[in-house]
Amino acid sequence: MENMRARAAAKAFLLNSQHISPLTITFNRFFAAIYGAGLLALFYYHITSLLNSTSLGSFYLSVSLFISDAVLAFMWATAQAFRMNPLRRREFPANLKELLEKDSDFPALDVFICTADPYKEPPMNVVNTALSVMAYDYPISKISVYVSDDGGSALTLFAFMEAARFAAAWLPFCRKNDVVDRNPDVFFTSNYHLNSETEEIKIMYEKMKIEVENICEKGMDELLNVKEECMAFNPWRTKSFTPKHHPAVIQVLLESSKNKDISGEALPNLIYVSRQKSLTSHHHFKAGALNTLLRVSATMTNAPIILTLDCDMYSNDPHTPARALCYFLDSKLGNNLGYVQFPQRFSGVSKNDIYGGELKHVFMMNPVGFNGLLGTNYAGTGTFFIRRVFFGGPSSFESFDLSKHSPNHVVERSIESQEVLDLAHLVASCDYENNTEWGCKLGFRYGSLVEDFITGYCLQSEGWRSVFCNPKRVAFYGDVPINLLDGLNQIKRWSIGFFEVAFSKYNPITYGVRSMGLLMGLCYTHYAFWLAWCIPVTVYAFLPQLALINGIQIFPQVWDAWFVVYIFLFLGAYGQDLVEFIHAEGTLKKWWNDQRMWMIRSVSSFLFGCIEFTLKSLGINPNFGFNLTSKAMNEEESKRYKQELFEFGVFSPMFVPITTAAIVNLASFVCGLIRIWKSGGAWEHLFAQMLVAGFGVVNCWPIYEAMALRNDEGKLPPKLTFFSISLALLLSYFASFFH
Ligand SMILES: O=c1ccn([C@@H]2O[C@H](COP(=O)(O)OP(=O)(O)O[C@H]3O[C@H](CO)[C@@H](O)[C@H](O)[C@H]3O)[C@@H](O)[C@H]2O)c(=O)[nH]1
Ligand SMILES: [Mn+2]
Repeated sequence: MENMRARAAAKAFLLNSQHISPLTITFNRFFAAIYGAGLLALFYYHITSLLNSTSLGSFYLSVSLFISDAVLAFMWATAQAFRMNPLRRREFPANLKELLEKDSDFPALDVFICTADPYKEPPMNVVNTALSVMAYDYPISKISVYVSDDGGSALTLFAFMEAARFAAAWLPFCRKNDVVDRNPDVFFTSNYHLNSETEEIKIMYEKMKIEVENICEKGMDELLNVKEECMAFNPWRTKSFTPKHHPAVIQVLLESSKNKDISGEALPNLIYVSRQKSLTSHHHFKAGALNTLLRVSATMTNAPIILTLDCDMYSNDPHTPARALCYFLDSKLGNNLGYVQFPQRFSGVSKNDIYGGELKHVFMMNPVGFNGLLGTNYAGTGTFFIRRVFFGGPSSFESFDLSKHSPNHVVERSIESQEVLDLAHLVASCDYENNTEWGCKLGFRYGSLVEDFITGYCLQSEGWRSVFCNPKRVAFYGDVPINLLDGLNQIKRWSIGFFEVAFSKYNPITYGVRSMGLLMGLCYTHYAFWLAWCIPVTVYAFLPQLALINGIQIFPQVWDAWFVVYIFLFLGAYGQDLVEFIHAEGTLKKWWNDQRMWMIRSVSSFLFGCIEFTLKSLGINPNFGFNLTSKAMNEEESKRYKQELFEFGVFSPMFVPITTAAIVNLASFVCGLIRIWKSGGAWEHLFAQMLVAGFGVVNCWPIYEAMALRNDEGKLPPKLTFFSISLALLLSYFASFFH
């Protein structure tokens, strides 16, 4: 690749460009200065009220408000790092043609697809993801797709055996007809041109789909019966084989040099890998799976470029690898460019995205901020890596155990030869990593539930740079959780993972700032302390309201100058966020839902994340794990999701703070009205609290609906409503002691 870079430099091919908006940057910095001054004023106010508190009750109140605002200010300050230097990039894949003239000029590409459970991640979806990348517009014999099956399921293997056969027809079909949607499922549900050829291939696809889904429904025993003569399933025939305890299973399903498609052209390599599992060793979840793939692929193809994908993230644009090459082959970005990150975008999001599943801040807005610094974080999927990044910093190569895995090693043997397969099995075994640097200096990093976050962070600390690539045509689409609890659990897992990094030796405030500079350090700090948001949001969800119920004034009254400071800080933060959100292809309604979900997550995901993290640190309940997000669809649930109804349905502790807050806010708003009415219209001193409670009530509308107005399966279980009402009563009873 280095010689390609030199050639690109010599001929001055324009492969990409950078765009900054001086106006935005100036505004952001200016606004940050004013807002910062507002915060200073607020803390002056807090300190004076602390010093002037007359009773223990008012002291506690002031301390709580002070701490909450301090956390909000901290999160605000760290978030400013994203606003100092936003940068957008564009790439020009058309110019690659002049640089890469022959197929052999293209670097090889190894694609890693992870799946972990055939029931939560239906094999047919995984197959569609794989087909969408196998059909990339790229020299086919340069592509190898490795599927990691942590579910150790013969059902997934079976689905891929079928997919390998279907690929022989699908790939030439896409090429010949210049199909853009190369995920077959998406293609056949789109408005495609109907003719005899499309009819024929659709029948093939449907046949495969029915067969795979049938077998998945009937289960493993049926599969082993039906495929009695098939050797590939032999490992599953031993009694001791379970998803959590089994030998490594590696099957080459397609070998490029041997298998041809129906038009006689080569097919990509397709390899199924289920690493060895044992009940006694730690597997490090997805990071462990990816490291296995790094090694297995090194024994087979050892491509210099690697694409990591989650099983639900299909490719939506066959030219995506070319876009990544526009950066990797750029001599200016040079040898330090470690990875190119595409945004996670989602298909099947409800019209106004009720659960804020698009996570625009995480996947669209913040990466632009990172982009103007040293590059964006690694988001786990939709990422093209240079293989070399997994073996030490740009100028500190970690030489290691087997020279056969070195990123420079050239594989000469057939991937199906016994020698290669033996080595592949060896490196996929449980014990292989014992006493090695895998997971700390080599490969994807261990030690956090968000392996993507810690890996990208460590790579950047070592000196690798990255690029955020966000083309007009969306490059990858994934699934969003369509169920509230799934969504909350996912964010809880992430926030715990981030916090693990905050409490490790890699704390971004110390280690991060030292190795990458202040702004990069602050960006990573912002994520690392994500769950700190539970403090201010929980306080603001209950405290002003409980005070209001008891007639205690806690904010300045309307005509007070300090009230203006409060209003400025509130509207300033919300207004700026709204503008940025809309700018990131958002709408007003989506933004509204997004801010609501931020509050909901704070009192559930982050709060429980905090509790679980503490319990774990104390040694109680130490084994929280990677709770897989379900991608399987329940028809009734999907219907309600499309109608944008909040899905409760079950009694989960996660829902308790949300519903209790909803009740307290409504009750306090009503109490406030009564108080004002009783006092003959004296509203000024309680106005700010009425505003907070009113804002809470408006935000909680879907919760009241789920409590009282709905009758479907997704409504709030009455038990939960009663529980929350009792809790709310208890809270206001305790609050009355502070009077
Ligand atoms: O033990 C495991 C657990 C998970 N996975 C795979 O990891 C991926 C992500 O899992 P998912 O349940 O979809 O988690 P999400 O929260 O949706 O994923 C986000 O967050 C993860 C970190 O928590 C990142 O790895 C992902 O790339 C990112 O999309 C899926 O393909 C799984 O099959 C494994 O391979 N082995
Ligand atoms: Mn996912």
